[in-house]
Amino acid sequence: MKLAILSRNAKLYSTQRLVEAARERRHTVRVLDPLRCYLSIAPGKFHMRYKGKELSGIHAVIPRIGASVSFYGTAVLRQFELMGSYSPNPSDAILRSRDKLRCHQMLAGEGLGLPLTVFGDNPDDTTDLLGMLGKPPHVIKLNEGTQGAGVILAETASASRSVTEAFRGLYANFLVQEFVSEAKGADLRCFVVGDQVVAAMRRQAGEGEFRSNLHRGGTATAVALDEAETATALRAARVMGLGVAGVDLLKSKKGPLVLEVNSSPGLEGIEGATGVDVAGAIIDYTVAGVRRPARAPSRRRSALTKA
Ligand SMILES: Nc1ncnc2c1ncn2[C@@H]1O[C@H](COP(=O)(O)OP(=O)(O)OP(=O)(O)O)[C@@H](O)[C@H]1O
Ligand SMILES: [Mg+2]
Ligand SMILES: [Mg+2]
Repeated sequence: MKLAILSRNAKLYSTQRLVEAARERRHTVRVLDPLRCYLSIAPGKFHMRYKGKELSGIHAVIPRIGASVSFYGTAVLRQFELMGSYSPNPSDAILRSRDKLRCHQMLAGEGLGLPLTVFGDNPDDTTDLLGMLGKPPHVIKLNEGTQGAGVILAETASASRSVTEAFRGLYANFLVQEFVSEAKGADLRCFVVGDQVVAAMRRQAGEGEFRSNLHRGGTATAVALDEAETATALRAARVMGLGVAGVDLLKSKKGPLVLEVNSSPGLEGIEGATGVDVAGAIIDYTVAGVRRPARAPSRRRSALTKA
């Protein structure tokens, strides 16, 4: 089968592992920088070129689109979909999950647990808005932050108010949440591929830190999820429409709470902590998706030759 990995950097661990896993399974694979893909759109005719050459006949695309190139990257992925390529994570699902507020609204709409979250625009409403959350500590986070950057713990009401005002002054989109103290600085990264959690790790924040992200010095250990955690992770990925997802959960008195659903979860931390061949699972799931016509996102998929 002819596969492409949409990634800005072929040297990244995740990209390299996907290439390796595809080649082990005897597929043809290439890495395409989404920013070097350019396209033309005409009624019923979709073309894409890469460094001067036409791209065609790619059965599946595995998107690894960084947050900084969400707009262009998903436009390129959408073009691939229109040209008949399958993607385990459709462009629309990626865009939905990038927006934490929208993600929370969709998950809560399906009854999934999440930290109580508030969102508002006018400074005149700040006091009442924060009052809806209850007593601090509060967590204030940028709507489209990643790797824990832009996630702030405000321990007092005045800190909470002043951070809210500062973000607003910067015209940033952000949301404010109750701080889930029972999580004790740990979260669960559940790696979902299709209808399975193929690997899971517990990330513990370093000393003096509440964010458990590995990029913020957190440490990871393999963990066996309980039934409720597994079911929550699978449902969260399904609600967002993602075949491949990193679902972050916090353990709480109320059961597992979803923090976010990542559409390009990194492979290095999870493969390192668990020893699971996550890249292989993603390739197998993608190839199965191409072969399952009923599940393909695009009707034009049949235009491609069967592999
Ligand atoms: N409401 C909360 N209560 C307790 N801890 C929280 C809360 N929100 C976030 N955290 C901690 O901060 C970390 C980063 O938050 P979050 O996952 O929302 O941000 P992110 O920047 O999108 O990270 P990622 O790199 O996983 O995409 C979480 O993994 C968790 O450890
Ligand atoms: Mg995130
Ligand atoms: Mg996170």
